[in-house]
Amino acid sequence: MTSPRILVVDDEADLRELLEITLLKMGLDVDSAATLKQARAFLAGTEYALVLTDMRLPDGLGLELVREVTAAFRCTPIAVVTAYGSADNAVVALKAGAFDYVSKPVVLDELRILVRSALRLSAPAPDSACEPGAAPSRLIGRSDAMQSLRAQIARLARSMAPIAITGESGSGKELAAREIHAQSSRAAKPFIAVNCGAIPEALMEAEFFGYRKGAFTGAADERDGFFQAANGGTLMLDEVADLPLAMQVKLLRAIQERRVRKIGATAEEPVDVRIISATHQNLAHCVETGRFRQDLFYRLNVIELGVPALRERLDDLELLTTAILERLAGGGQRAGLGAQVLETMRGYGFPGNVRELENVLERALAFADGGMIEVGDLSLKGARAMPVAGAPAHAPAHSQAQSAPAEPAAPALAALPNSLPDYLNQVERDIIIRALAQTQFNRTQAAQLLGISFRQLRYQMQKLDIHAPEP
Ligand SMILES: Nc1ncnc2c1ncn2[C@@H]1O[C@H](COP(=O)(O)OP(=O)(O)OP(=O)(O)O)[C@@H](O)[C@H]1O
Repeated sequence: MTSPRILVVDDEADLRELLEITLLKMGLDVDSAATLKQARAFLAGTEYALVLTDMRLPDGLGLELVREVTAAFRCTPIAVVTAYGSADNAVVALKAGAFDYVSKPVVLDELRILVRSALRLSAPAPDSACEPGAAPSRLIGRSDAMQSLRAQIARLARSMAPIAITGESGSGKELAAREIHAQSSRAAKPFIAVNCGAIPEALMEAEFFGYRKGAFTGAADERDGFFQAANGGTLMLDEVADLPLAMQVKLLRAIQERRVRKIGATAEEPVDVRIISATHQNLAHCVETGRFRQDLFYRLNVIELGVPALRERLDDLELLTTAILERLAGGGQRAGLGAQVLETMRGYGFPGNVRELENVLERALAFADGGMIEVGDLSLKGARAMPVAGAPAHAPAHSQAQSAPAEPAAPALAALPNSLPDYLNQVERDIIIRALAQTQFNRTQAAQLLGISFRQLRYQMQKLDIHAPEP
């Protein structure tokens, strides 16, 4: 069996030799080139498992080679060797399609990690993972938007470049990140997702970088942080815009240096982690307003991946609905859909995207009679019936209070409710009580009046703590 062959491109004889010896010791075959011209000649005649190139060469930039290899030899990963401290070069190379980079002076352990990772990528996969879209995906949908997303994911899975995923809440950002990890050479290692907005600021450093025993009161044992836990794998920084500025500085350092120091430790430890960040906020705007560091933004945003909102891919609604109902049936008989259900859902904006669709269907299933979901079971009315802020139909608060005493006054534009869920519950509660009062607490008639099923009304009454008056 022949060993994988690596092409090393560097004009510095010493460094070239060091790289060659390291690779040969790893049991690999090596060709060496000192110029772009020589490298092109080698590439024309041989298939390589990895190309490793310096950025500055006598007859041009390593970046040119990155572009050429990425375009012409899709299955050959190419990595660059960047000068010490030139983080910008690394980002430019990653953007151009480089799989990864090592900084000078080359730390051999880091080089070995990079090479092993590249070899896993170039090993022939049964389904030819080099071809975009070839790998099976957990992202459901056949719309153009979804097909394009899957193709991008297949391509991005083949690199170490940090990815910033944008998209509305519930649209599938985390699922996309998991998919990138699952299709990458890191799939066998952990995928760790961290909600940056959910960690108290005082605990952040300990959570991200870990701590040594006795580092602070309560540190009874040594503990790893997210970086160590994700070593060899992928760390997803969800809601990254919520990171406090002080933590942004530390994170930037960890990402740039690929090293972290536990609280209480004297030495740093190397970490091999691919970073994927996600936010539903506009990060560029956060930079403009000073809430997010420009340098970290630049570092995280090497490649942007946009996940479309559900309303932008309504063609996928039926497939998604079927898959969700299948899952909810847990192997049993999947619930059916009434005639107008899909049409009604298509007309709804789904501001909460696929997560909201999951919730809507789960709730509808609880109300559905005989395993058949009807329009009345969907509970989409809240969104349809809610007055749009600023709409001309708004009556002044005082006249509304007079004409409909049971209904809470719509908050004036300046006075938004402190809690939207509480406010909506109150609106819903009052409307149900009015319907019940109008029908002398006949729940069947009240449900008809409100265009919902009997079971749905019963459920809402339980949830909102509405009881029939004592006889
Ligand atoms: N294309 C899809 N196919 C199947 N399920 C999906 C798809 N997109 C999203 N989902 C499901 O929708 C739910 C929400 O997805 P996910 O958590 O990835 O969204 P998110 O954008 O990360 O949300 P948030 O912004 O709130 O963190 C999950 O249960 C996920 O499995």
